[in-house]
Amino acid sequence: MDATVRTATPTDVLHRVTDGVRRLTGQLTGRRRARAEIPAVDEFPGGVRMYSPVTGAGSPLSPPMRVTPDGDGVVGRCTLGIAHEGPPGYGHGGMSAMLLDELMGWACAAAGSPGMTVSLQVRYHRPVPLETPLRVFARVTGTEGRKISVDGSISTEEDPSVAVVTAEGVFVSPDPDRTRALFPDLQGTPGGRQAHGSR
Ligand SMILES: CCCCC/C=C\C/C=C\C/C=C\C/C=C\CCCC(=O)SCCNC(=O)CCNC(=O)[C@H](O)C(C)(C)COP(=O)(O)OP(=O)(O)OC[C@H]1O[C@@H](n2cnc3c(N)ncnc32)[C@H](O)[C@@H]1OP(=O)(O)O
Repeated sequence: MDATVRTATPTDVLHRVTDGVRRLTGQLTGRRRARAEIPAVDEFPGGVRMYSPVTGAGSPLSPPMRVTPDGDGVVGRCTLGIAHEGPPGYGHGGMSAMLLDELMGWACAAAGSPGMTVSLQVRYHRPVPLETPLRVFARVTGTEGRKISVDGSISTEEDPSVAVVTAEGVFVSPDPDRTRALFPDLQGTPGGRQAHGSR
């Protein structure tokens, strides 16, 4: 991704490389995952998401953000590159929202209430620098029935006390019927998928 958005190589080289990439992706043969199929390597929800655009080590789109528990919340560490640029040299606001949305979802799962975002309010206090290690933080601040309130922030690793972006979100845990309808590949609840590769 970085090489693609950074290069100033001539057009004929771009065409040659494109042909090479098409040849390579043509080798990704065999069975292809269906739309709602949870990858066998995943732990859903709240664990490994191999092809997530935010945390997935297997996704070329992801920074990727690495998540660890931290006190009463979760911390995500990542570095954005120029593929994630908004204003020149700074992160795209949508990327910041995506990092926060994802980590705030992880905070819900870590607190035992996996949920989906129903509302996300983001405040951009300072631009997010690219190519700079970032520290994202999220924690559940309250629950009310199936509704979970979550706070989040982004700062640099160098200056963790200065939040450059903050967010407040509301997440909702779908009821069991809705969960089964939304995620037909989930086998048994609670506890998510019972065994990898059991399909
Ligand atoms: C092992 C167990 C497995 C369980 C799995 C369960 C969940 C897993 C879910 C996610 C985890 C997975 C991966 C995480 C991945 C990424 C993290 C990033 C997060 C996202 O990227 S996620 C995508 C974007 N997200 C959506 O795609 C949601 C679209 N949405 C819906 O699909 C429905 O919305 C749904 C099903 C969520 C709820 O539907 P529903 O019918 O069950 O709920 P209902 O409407 O009854 O609302 C209940 C209470 O929430 C209040 N409420 C509703 N909306 C509100 C709002 N905007 N602001 C404030 N409060 C609100 C109501 O007022 C009421 O509150 P009250 O009860 O007090 O009246």
